[in-house]
Amino acid sequence: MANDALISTSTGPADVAGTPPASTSDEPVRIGVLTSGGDAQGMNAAVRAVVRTALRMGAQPYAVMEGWSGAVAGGDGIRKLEWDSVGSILHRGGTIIGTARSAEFRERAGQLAACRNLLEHDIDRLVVIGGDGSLTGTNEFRKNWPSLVAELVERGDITEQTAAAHPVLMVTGLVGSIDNDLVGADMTIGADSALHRILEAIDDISSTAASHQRTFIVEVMGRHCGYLALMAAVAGGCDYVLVPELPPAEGWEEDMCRKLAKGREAGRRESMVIVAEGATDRSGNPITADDVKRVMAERLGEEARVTILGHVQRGGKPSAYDRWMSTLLGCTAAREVVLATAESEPVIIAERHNRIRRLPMMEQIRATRAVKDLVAAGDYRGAVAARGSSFEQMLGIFETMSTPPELDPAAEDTLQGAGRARRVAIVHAGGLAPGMNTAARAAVRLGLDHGFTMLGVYGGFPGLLDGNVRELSWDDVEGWVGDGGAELGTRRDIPTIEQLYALGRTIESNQIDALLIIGGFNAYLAAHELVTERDRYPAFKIPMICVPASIDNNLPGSELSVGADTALNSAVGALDAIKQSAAASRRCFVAEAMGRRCGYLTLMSGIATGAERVYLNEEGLTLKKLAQDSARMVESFRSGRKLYLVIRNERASENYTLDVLAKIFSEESEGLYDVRQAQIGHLQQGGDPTAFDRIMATKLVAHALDLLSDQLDAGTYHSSYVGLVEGRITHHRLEHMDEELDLTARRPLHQWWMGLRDAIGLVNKDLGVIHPQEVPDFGQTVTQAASAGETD
Ligand SMILES: Nc1ncnc2c1ncn2[C@@H]1O[C@H](COP(=O)(O)OP(=O)(O)OP(=O)(O)O)[C@@H](O)[C@H]1O
Ligand SMILES: O=P(O)(O)OC[C@H]1O[C@](O)(CO)[C@@H](O)[C@@H]1O
Ligand SMILES: [Mg+2]
Repeated sequence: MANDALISTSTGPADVAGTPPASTSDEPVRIGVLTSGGDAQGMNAAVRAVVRTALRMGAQPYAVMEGWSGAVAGGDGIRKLEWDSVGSILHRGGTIIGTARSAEFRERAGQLAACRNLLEHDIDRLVVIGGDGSLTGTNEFRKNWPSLVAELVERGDITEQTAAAHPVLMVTGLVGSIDNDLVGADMTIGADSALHRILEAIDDISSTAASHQRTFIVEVMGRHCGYLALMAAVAGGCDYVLVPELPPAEGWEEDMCRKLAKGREAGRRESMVIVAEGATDRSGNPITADDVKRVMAERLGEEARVTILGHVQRGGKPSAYDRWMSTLLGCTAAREVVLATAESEPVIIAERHNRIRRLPMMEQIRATRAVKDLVAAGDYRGAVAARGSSFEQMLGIFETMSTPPELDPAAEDTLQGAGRARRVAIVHAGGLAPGMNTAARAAVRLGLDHGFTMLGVYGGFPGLLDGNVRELSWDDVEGWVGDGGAELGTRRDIPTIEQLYALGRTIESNQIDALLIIGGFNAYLAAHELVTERDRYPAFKIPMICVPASIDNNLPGSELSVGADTALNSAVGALDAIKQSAAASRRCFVAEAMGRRCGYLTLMSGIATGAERVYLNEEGLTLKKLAQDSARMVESFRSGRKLYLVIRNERASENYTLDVLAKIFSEESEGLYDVRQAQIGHLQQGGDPTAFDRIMATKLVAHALDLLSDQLDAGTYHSSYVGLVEGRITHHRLEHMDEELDLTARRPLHQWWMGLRDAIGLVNKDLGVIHPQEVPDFGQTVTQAASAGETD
C-alpha cells in the first residue's frame, strides 16, 4: 500500500535551491513516475532516484499512485513530490507510491481519463517502473496519445493550447519484476532480492530436511521464466529443477526418482526439488509441487514435504544490489525522460553486461513476450536461448553438479591401466571471502565430471608446503554450497624464495598435475611467483588458474570477485542498523568500511544506503575538502536535516582516521548535532555467501576447469586468472598480470565502478541544482534490440 505519510500533496515550488534549468519558459518540466504490475524490492530506490535526480535538474516530479489506476482516477491519484517525500525509503520493500494491475487502463476510456488527468498537471513525460505488461501498456498509451489528446479537445475537456503544448507522450521504462524475465536485461529490479529470500528459505529447509533425511519440494515464483528456480537450484545445491522454458521430456518422473535415489546412495541426507510456478510438461499441462510429491509417493514410497514460498519472495528489504543498481537506473531514467524530445524513441533503461544500457523499448518487450510462444511451439532451445547464455550454461552446470558420479569399477581399472586420472589440487590463499566453499564444492563436482582426481589443500600455501593434501569425493563437499568461511582454510602467506624448492617437491610428491587457486590478492601474487620461477623449478610447469575471491573486489581481470556481494550486503545491513539507531536524534554517523585501498565496498554501500559522503583511497582526502564538507554538513543540519551519513574506506587516508574525522565533524557541529563513529569491521567478511556470490563462484570455477582440462589434454601449462568483464567470462595470462595492476595500492589500474562515483552527489540535496546536460550519464545506448542469446 502507498505510504501517504511520505507523500506531500503540496503544490509549492520544488525545494531545491536555484533556478530550475529543466524548464520550458517559466514552468519547470514535469515528469510523472509510477510503479505498476507486481511490486519488486528496489522499486523504492528507483523512485527515489527518479524524483531526486529530477529535482536536481530543476524538473518537477509527480507520483502517479497505484500504478495506472492513479492516472485513470486523477485527483489524489497524481501527487506532487518533494525531496523529502522519498526520504528513508531505500531500505524498504514494496513501493511507497503503490502499484496495481488496472483493468480500466486497458480500455480506451481509461486511457482517455489518464491522458486528461496527466494533462491537468501538464505532465507528458513518464518514467514507468513495471514488468512486461506495464511497459506494453505504456507503449500502447504512448501510441494512442495524439488521438487521445485530439478526442479530449473535441470533447472540450482540454484547450487547443494544451493539446498543442503536449503533442506526444515521452516515456522511459525501468523493469521492475522479481521474475527477471526481460529479454535483453541481465537483472530486473527485485530479482536479486527475491533470490535472497529463496536462498534463505532453502538454506533453512535444508537443515530440517537433512535431520529427517527427507525430500522437500519447493515452489518458487516465475510464471513464464525459470530464472529464479534455476539460480536457486544452483545456489541452493538442489537436486532437480523444473522450469517453464524447458519442459521435461516424457518419462521425467522416472528420471527424477532415479536421480534422487542416486544422490542418497552417494551420501546426501536430504533431497530438494525446485519447481517454478509456471512449470509444465511438453503438452503444456502444469507440473505442480503436489504433482512431484505424488510421483515420489508412488515411485519411491517417500512422503515428501511441499513448501510454496509465494509472496515471501516479493517481500522484505531490497538487497544491496537492488538498491545501488535501482538508484543508478532511476538517475539515468530521470535524465533520459527530462532530456527526451518529441522525436525520441522510447527506451528501457536496464542492466546488461554489468553496465546500464538504453534498450529499444518495444523490441525488447516483443522479444520477451515471444518466449511463451517459443515454449508453446515446442522450440525449447529457442526459449532457453532467449533467457541468455548464462541461463543456458547454468542448466548444463546444474545437471552436472547435481548428478552423482557413476561408481563404475571397470572405468577405474581402465584409468589405472592407462596411468592415472589427472590430479587437480584446490588451494585457497589470501583473506577469507564468503563463497570460497561454494567455489571449492563446484570445483570438486565439476572436476570429477572432467575425470580428474580432486585434491583439497588444507591451510593455503603453507599447507601445501607441509603436504597437507587430501583427496575429495563428491559427497565430501556436500553441505559446502552455502556455508561462509572456508573448509579448506585460507592463509595470506605467499611462498618465500627459500620455500620454492620444497614447494616444488610437494607438488611432485603429491603428483599434482594442476592447481586451482581460489583467493585474493596474495593468491594471485603467489601464483604469479610460481609461474615466474618455472625455469628454476620445473615442478611449477603445470597449469595454474586463479579464481577471484575477495571481499575487497580488488583483483585483476574481473569486475567482481566472489565474496564482494556478500560483504556489501553485510555492510549495508550494518549501515541500516546504524541509521536506524540515529533515527530519534540529530546525528552525523561516520562509518568505516573494509576494502583496504579499494573503495568498492565504500562507494557501493554509500549508494545503497544513501550516504551523503564517501571517502575513498582512490581519491584521497584533503583538509580543504574536509573543511568544505564540514561546512555543508552544518548548513544541512541547520536547514532541518536529522541524519548525515559519511562512509570512509579503511585506507582512505593515513592521517584522517575514523576517529579524526569524527572529531573534526564534532568540533565543527556548532551544537547542531552530535557525531558517532562505527567501524563495520569483520562482519563484512563473515556470513553465508549470497546467491550472486554462489552463482558467480560456480560459473567462474566451471570456466577455470574447462581451461585446466584443455591444458592437460594438450600437455601445455598456460596459467591464467578468470573473471567477469562486461558480463562475459574471460581469462588473462598470469604472466601479464602486472600490466593490469597498481601493485603499490594492490588494486587494478582501471576500476569500472569508479564511473558510478557521481551517483552519491547526484541524489544529494545540499549540492544544488544542475543543468540536465551536466547530469552524469551512467547509461550506454544499445541501438539494436538485444537479442536474447547475447544476454549473459
Ligand atoms: N496491452 C495493454 N494495454 C494497456 N495497458 C496494459 C496492457 N498490458 C498491461 N497493461 C497495464 O499494465 C498493468 C500491469 O501488467 P501485468 O499485470 O502484465 O504486470 P507486469 O507489468 O508484467 O508485471 P509483473 O508481470 O511483474 O507482475 C496492467 O494491469 C495494465 O494496467
Ligand atoms: O501478486 P500476484 O498478483 O499474486 O502476482 C503473482 C505473480 O507476480 C509475480 O511475482 C511477478 O510477475 C509472478 O512471479 C507471480 O506469478
Ligand atoms: Mg509480466
